[in-house]
Amino acid sequence: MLIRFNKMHGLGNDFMVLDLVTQRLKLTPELVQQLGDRHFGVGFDQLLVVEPPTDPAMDFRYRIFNADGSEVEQCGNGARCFARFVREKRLTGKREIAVETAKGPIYLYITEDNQVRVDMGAPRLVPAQVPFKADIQAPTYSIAVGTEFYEISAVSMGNPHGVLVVKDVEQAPVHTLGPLLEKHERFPAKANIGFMQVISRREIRLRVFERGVGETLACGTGACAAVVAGQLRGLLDSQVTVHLPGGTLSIQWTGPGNPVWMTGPATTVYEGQMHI
Ligand SMILES: N[C@@H](CCC[C@H](N)C(=O)O)C(=O)O
Repeated sequence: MLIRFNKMHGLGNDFMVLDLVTQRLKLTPELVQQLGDRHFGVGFDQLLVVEPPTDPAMDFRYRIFNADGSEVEQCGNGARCFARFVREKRLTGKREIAVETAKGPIYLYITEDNQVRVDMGAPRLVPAQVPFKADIQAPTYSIAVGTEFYEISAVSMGNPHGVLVVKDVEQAPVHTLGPLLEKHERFPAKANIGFMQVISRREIRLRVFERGVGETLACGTGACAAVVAGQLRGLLDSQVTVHLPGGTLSIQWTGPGNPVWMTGPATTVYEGQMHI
């Protein structure tokens, strides 16, 4: 079967994007892994799938698979690429797009300068909703890894995040501590782990070890989670510039119960077709 796809990225977090509105394909974890292989497949951090909505009030359904084949709830950089993709493919002419995800609706807006602004919904902070094992909700939790203890914030942006504050993000133990915290028993669904350096109340640097992928050049939900965690700790204002290895996102959050807004670019690299 010949399948059309786009290769896209949001600040270097790269995606294969599939239109399953006008095409049909049965996805299995094995097929996703095969497509995601950077040597034998297309290669990506995540596979994004555009489907018809199940709720008539929504424009599309958005599904996300990590390169390891696991289906996940949310992807922020992917959401911006999703908006660009459905317009480029003429699946919609709208500049405001309502999208159904596994953890509720998100709303995408194409700005005048062709960036995408996304209402990512309100963060979930109750430990059981992250999910994170703790008796009561707190801005940080002490978590043990071997004989060391770390102060971590636990935030769900639809998907689970742990956020640590570090002095220097360049020197942060992303590749050693990241995988240990990703699979820590206190994160029963595993988690994406962010290492945040606070530069000022309005600017941070961030690296993220993503669940099911490893370190990526940028993580949109990770940027949202870091700004939420930084505000809960009293370190950040509501409008924050987030510098990631692949570029910069603008994140806004006005506090508990309110949605997190993310603004940034989305880029198409090429269009392709392959026999599957
Ligand atoms: N790159 C993403 C997050 C993708 C999903 C994540 N790895 C997970 O397992 O939750 C983003 O930009 O948000």
